[in-house]
Amino acid sequence: MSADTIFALGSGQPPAGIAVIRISGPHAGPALHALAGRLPRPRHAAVATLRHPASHEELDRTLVLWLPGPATATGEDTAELHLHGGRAVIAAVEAALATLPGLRRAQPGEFTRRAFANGRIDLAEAEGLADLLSAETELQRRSAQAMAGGALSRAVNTWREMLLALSARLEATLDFSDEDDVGEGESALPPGFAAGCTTLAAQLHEWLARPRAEPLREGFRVVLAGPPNAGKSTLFNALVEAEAAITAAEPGTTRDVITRTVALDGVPFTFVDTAGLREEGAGAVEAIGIERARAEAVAADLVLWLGPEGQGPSSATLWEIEAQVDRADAPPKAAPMHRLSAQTGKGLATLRTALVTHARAALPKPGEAALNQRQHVLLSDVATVLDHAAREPDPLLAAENLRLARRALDTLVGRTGTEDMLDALFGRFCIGK
Ligand SMILES: Nc1nc2c(c(=O)[nH]1)N(C=O)[C@@H](CNc1ccc(C(=O)N[C@@H](CCC(=O)O)C(=O)O)cc1)CN2
Repeated sequence: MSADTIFALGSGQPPAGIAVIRISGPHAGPALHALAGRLPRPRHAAVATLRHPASHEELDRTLVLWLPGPATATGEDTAELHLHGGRAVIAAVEAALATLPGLRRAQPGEFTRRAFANGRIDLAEAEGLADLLSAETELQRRSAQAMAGGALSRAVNTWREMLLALSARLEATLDFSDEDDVGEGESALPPGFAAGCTTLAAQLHEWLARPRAEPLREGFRVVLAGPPNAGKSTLFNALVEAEAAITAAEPGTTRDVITRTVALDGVPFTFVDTAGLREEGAGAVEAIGIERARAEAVAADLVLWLGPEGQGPSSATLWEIEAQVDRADAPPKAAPMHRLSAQTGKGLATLRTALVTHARAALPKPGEAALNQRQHVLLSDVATVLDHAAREPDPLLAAENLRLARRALDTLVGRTGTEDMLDALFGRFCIGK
């Protein structure tokens, strides 16, 4: 338990209808008492007049909650002030809280970090929570909810128990191996040991084979490519502008690249337009378009190729698009996946539907927890050492493999780990979470 008591605005940017200030730590009760003049009945909403503890000036007349630990989100004593959401109200209450002994403003993610430190959530659940807070589409929300709700954590606990059982049986045979009763050509391993490792590894491989968290978090990446005047930007605008509700336009890190993240039918997409090619000479232009496309295709989940048929980059899934069917001078394609005119809208709805269907198949299913890079690396390590253990004739080496596997599982859920990694994760949260 931390000695400091922290407080922060947990609700959104003011001004707002209501602003929730959360206070967590051993001084949460005394702080609420100092402002409200009493401690309300635990876990029951109460109306109170909050006053400055020194001047007794009225700060707000509002709803408060007293939530004694450890059955709270952070595991600590918690108080909540549900204020009128004006900036000055919040500032006055925060200033009053800051005068109280043992209280200080929280750092980003500090409430969640305490929940983790107090064993209320594990690391995989905290990662799920971070994704839940940044979720902007239904698909993102449901997958993050599964992770935050412990889908991976429960699996890890099961695997950990299976590992411990395998280790225990192995250690038992090791204890007896002194007696030298293992005959020539006879395995020193307990019966069914290899099969046990293989069964466990199979469960890990099933998780490892699932679609990953990153394309879900960042949006299924669709790159529009082809030479200038092929209709890329018109198509890009048609695809992103119709669904501008959650767009976040970012100037690309690469020169001349525009990316925009949108949701189509609840599925997150990042569309990439390789726009703004500077035309230097007629012959070179096509080559530039193709070169740009090659570079972008490496990171793409799908390339929409608007250039000459069969000349698109080969490194990604690619759909041949004939994009300017309204124009008489546009070169036709013999066998395009889609024929459309972003200008007139012809063929656009069909393309959108096809994109959504295609991305859905490549992204985690609704409500399916997906592994992020860190989790994937660690689970791969576990699967690898288990594959080794299954083939290992020497019980001592097999036991060491199982220990390595257990250590990686512990790191996965944060039973062991480095401060750096925790700093990086909890730094992703906003203040007040
Ligand atoms: N006002 C408010 N809303 C909020 C939060 C909050 O802290 N305050 N949350 C902030 O995270 C989230 C809800 N998370 C929570 C997680 C656990 C417990 C909790 O007290 N759990 C106890 C008791 C459960 C019970 O009474 O049934 C437990 O699990 O033992 C509360 C909130 C979202 N909404």
